[in-house]
Amino acid sequence: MRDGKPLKVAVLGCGSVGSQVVRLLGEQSGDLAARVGAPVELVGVAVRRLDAAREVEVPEGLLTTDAAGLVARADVDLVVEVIGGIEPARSLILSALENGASVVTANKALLAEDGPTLFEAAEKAGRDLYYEAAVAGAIPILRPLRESLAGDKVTRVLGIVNGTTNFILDKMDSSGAGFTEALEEAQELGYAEADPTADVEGFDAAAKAAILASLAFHSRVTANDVYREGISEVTAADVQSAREMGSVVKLLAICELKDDAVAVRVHPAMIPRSHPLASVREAYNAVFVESQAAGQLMFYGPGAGGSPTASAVLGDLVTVARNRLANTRGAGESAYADRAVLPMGETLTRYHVAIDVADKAGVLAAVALAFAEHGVSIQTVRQEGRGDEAQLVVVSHEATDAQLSSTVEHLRGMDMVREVTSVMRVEGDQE
Ligand SMILES: NC(=O)c1ccc[n+]([C@@H]2O[C@H](COP(=O)([O-])OP(=O)(O)OC[C@H]3O[C@@H](n4cnc5c(N)ncnc54)[C@H](O)[C@@H]3O)[C@@H](O)[C@H]2O)c1
Ligand SMILES: N[C@@H](CCO)C(=O)O
Ligand code: NA
Repeated sequence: MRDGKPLKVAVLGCGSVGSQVVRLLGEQSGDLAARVGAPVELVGVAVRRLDAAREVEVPEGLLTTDAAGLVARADVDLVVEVIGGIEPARSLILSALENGASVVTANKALLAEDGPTLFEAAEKAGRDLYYEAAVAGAIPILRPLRESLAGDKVTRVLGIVNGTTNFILDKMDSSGAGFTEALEEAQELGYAEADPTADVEGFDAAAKAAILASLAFHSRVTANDVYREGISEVTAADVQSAREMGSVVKLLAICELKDDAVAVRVHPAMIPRSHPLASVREAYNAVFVESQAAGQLMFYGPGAGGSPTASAVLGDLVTVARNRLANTRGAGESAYADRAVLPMGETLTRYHVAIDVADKAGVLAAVALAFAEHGVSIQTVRQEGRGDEAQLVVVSHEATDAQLSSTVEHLRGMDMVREVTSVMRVEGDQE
């Protein structure tokens, strides 16, 4: 013990998450001290502007615009980084570690782009770097992967890890709204940012997928290794087509172990309504983990929002603070397996393809032949309508993504095919 000496905390950024971290540090100070074994004292909050409106009242004299000066203070034991983005967040975290502080961050963008630099700095400094809030907000998922499942072999992680896009797709499913209309509603409710690109185009989910895959498979996976498609091209017709199959469209993050390699991808996919992930509504997140000994596990809860995310930050803060008091640190990066990353073209998946065809004799055979020529076997074919309205809906068996996408190109070039109206991957047990 430190004879009741407080552990000193600096918080960088006082936005949605930072303000809630500051609030909880104040409101829970008695319980936090008891759980940690020493008082946890907030000694500084770095902000961009001193006079900005804030969701929390910061105690007199703690606000500063000098984040670099705050992390370099010799008396700071713990630094919480909730600024976001690459710089100055990276330099501030590196400086905090070099100056002897342990770090808690919620910054998935930085971890997915340059995690190894941070892990190596933490290792060199002999300090902790914890980041539970970076993936699926309040849901405990990183610690279960890093600690609870450390004795098992994780083979697959399948998740809905972006609240904004789940809200949009859920709206499109429940009300028949188009993408633009659903996005506007998400923005009005404050789920989507004014610039929703990172959410809608799948960058946020891809960063989280990289972090999940690194922990699950003990190998370095960065955002660049993740195949990514967002939801801006998902149409009301895709969602309707999924409904007709008893499925729902979700933006999935899929991390798989294939022999010794890993495959990591983020894209919209149709999943059966009976799949546990299909019932994840609104802005909620869920992560489904499959491992050799444990079998299937599911983690569910609020994946975003200031207060839920602050819960995960505070959980890390307590652990890191306890480690400081005990003069120890938690497990560092585990990347010993050093696995190759499989290109998307070699990844096995299934496609749902809706084709607008001329209702002529031989169409079905010609379409079936196109699939066969690319080595893709068909699971089901459905014809809807007649004459000018005729649509063929084909669901394939598993094939490589390269085989499936060349089948679609082939279909697009056929005389009998007027238009390929919907192409979407299919996940879940439908075979
Ligand atoms: N909001 C969520 O639901 C959520 C969930 C999980 C993770 N996160 C992550 O948490 C982090 C923070 O997110 P947020 O939603 O609170 O963002 P935010 O934009 O609300 O807050 C960030 C704050 O940092 C401040 N800031 C920017 N540069 C600064 C600097 N140089 N010095 C001091 N302050 C500076 C900004 O003024 C802003 O107030 C991000 O990494 C984000 O990805 C957020
Ligand atoms: N923008 C993210 C916040 C949580 O990381 C989401 O919608 O899930
Ligand atoms: Na989490």
